[in-house]
Amino acid sequence: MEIEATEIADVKILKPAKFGDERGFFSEVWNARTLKEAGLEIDFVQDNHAYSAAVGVLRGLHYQLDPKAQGKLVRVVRGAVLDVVVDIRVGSPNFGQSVIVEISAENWRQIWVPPGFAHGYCTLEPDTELLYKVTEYYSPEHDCGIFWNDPELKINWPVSEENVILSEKDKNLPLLKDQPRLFEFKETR
Ligand SMILES: Cc1cn([C@H]2C[C@H](O)[C@@H](COP(=O)(O)OP(=O)(O)O[C@H]3O[C@@H](C)C(=O)[C@@H](O)[C@H]3O)O2)c(=O)[nH]c1=O
Repeated sequence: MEIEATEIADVKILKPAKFGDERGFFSEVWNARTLKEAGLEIDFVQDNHAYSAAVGVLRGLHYQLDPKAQGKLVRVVRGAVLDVVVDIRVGSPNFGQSVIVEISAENWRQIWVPPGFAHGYCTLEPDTELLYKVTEYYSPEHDCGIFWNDPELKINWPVSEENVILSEKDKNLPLLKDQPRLFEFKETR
């Protein structure tokens, strides 16, 4: 498992080893001990699987508020996405900044989205499937989101307002500046 730093210290890119042979491949996609040794001691409680049929499906930017904030370990098993993680910890030196990374079945990267960050992605291929582990249960009362194309975030999405495919919920999300509550930056988070 390779673990790479990103522009924001708490966000990590993970690349599990993949052993190919004539039958196909084998890969340890999550190993608690390896991650603990890398400083990521994480307890997951739920596994999610999301399928998007078309190119240009954009989900996000989502987060759950405390005390139900979620860390997410995201990977792609079919297709490809542009994955976006936004620091929404008030007081963080990176507040409002994003880590943007392509993750795909081909590159076998994973992204660690810590609690305190909003997460979204846009599909780059049809029939894309994401699997992700989360550290807190789904809680609709704590579920929040930021409008994907908020100009303050300056995210260079691979789609425009004309061709993006959004859920009804995601079409109407407020901007970052209009979020009623966010997170507080703590050095140890
Ligand atoms: C996220 C979630 C949704 N649901 C249900 C609610 C709803 O009826 C249906 C679809 O939910 P959504 O439209 O919120 O799904 P989606 O837009 O895919 O939401 C996801 O987006 C990405 C970017 C994330 O980071 C995730 O944490 C999650 O917020 O699934 C659950 O039962 N459990 C869950 O954990």
